[in-house]
This record gives sequence, structure tokens and C-alpha cells, in this order.
Amino acid sequence: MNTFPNAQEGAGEKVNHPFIVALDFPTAEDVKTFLQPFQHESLFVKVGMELYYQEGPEIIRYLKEQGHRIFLDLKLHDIPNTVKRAMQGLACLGVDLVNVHAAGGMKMMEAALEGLDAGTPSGESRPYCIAVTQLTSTNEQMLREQLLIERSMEETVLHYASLAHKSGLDGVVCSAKEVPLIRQAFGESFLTVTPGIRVATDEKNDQARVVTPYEARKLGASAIVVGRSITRAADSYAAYERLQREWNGEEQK
Ligand SMILES: O=C(O)c1cc(=O)[nH]c(=O)n1[C@@H]1O[C@H](COP(=O)(O)O)[C@@H](O)[C@H]1O
Repeated sequence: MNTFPNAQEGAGEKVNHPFIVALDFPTAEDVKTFLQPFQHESLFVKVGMELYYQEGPEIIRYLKEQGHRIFLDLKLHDIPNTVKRAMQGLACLGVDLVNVHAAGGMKMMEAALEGLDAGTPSGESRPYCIAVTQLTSTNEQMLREQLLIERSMEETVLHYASLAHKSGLDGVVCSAKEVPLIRQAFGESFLTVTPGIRVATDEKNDQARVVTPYEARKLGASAIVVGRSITRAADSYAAYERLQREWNGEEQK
């Protein structure tokens, strides 16, 4: 498998856990402009729907050539056969991490893994596969009133995480708020990738369950995903450095 350092390994030492920068841009040109100040850095970047639907596999090839690790965030959610075949195609791209919606159910998640195994070129490692539990833009009121889920957010996230775990997935996407519960239930090697990251002075925008990089680290998240706090900052590189220092436990803001 690809390397994905566990947040608990080397506790107390300085270990660089994945800090994933969400490249939420409409074009490859925007990405190239954004990455200019980072040209000497090897990043862990996320390509989501906005960019992939416009630029397709070419942007993945470009980012790999630049030496970046890639989370291809397409949040697959369909019938098992469709997800299996889509994952088979994505596995050829050589990305490090992909995801599905746990709401698609266990058969769909198992099919995702089958597709990835079938599509990974021999001699290469298959991408890690994680499941979105509840989007970080969802709050408890939305669970109740829109999704008709009567359980608490924590119970719901834990339930979806258990489906992902039973299906053999490598981890979940959740808010860092839910990480301690998931770690307690499924151990330290089950990945918890956490978006909804903001520092105190940031706008929440459409996010509901937000956590600072420092708190996410303390809560034991395996990785954080940061988009607008960096991509919309006046000085993106300075923002990246500041948030990364916080994530690495060097300073609290
Ligand atoms: O799967 C994801 O990456 C994801 C899941 C989730 O529950 N919430 C969430 O915000 N994300 C993604 O994480 C990124 C967060 O971006 P910012 O809110 O700008 O930091 C976006 O690219 C979202 O698509």
C-alpha cells in the first residue's frame, strides 16, 4: 500500500502527518498559478469534483509529475457494479487515496475495493479507500429534519464508520470531533481524514463541524484537509506554513 503515516505513530516525536491541500479550482491553469510558490515542496493534494470534472485524468498526471501525492475525492455513491467499474478505471491513475459515500452500503464499499484491486497495475499498491460518514457541512438539525436520522451525530458517524470498517475499507472521512470515538472503536490503523478545518479567525463558510488544525492533531486525526483557508488567503504559502506548523503541534492559534 501507499505510505500514509498513522497519526499515533511516533507520538511525542516530530512526525509529518498528511496535511492535504484541497485544490478546489475550476481549471488546470488556476492550479498551476496556485502551486507556483510551492514549486520546491512535495505536497499531498486533493483533486475534487470541481477540478476533475473539467480537467480529467490529465490533471492527475500533471500533479504526479510534479511529485505530489494525490487524494482523488470523487465520493462515489452508486450501485455496486457501477462503483466497482469506476474504481477499476480510477486505480490505473496511480493516486494515493480515493473515497466513496458510506451511505452507499456495504456491498457498494466491498465492490469499490474489488474494483481497485482489479485495476491496480501489478507491482503497484492499490490506493487507500475511505468512506465519507457524514459530510462536515451537515449538523444535527439537518440529520433530523432533512435526512430523518434520529440518532446523534456521533452515533451516526460511528455507525457509518463501522459499515466502512466491516467492508474492509482503510478508514473514513469525518470531522475531527468524531475521531476519538472512531479510534476507540476501530483502533489506530483505521484512518480518519478530517476536512472542516478552520482557524478561529476564518469564515466557516458552508462547513458546520469545524475544528482547528491544532485541535485536530490533539484529537488524533490521521490527516487534515484544508481548502479555502489556504487557497483563498492573500498569501497562500504563508497560510499553508502557518496551518502546517499548527497541525504539527508547533504553535496554537
Ligand atoms: O471528502 C472530502 O474531502 C470532504 C468531505 C466532507 O465531509 N467535507 C469536506 O469539506 N470535504 C472536502 O474538503 C474540502 C474542504 O474545503 P474547505 O472548506 O475550503 O477547507 C472540500 O474540497 C470538500 O469537498
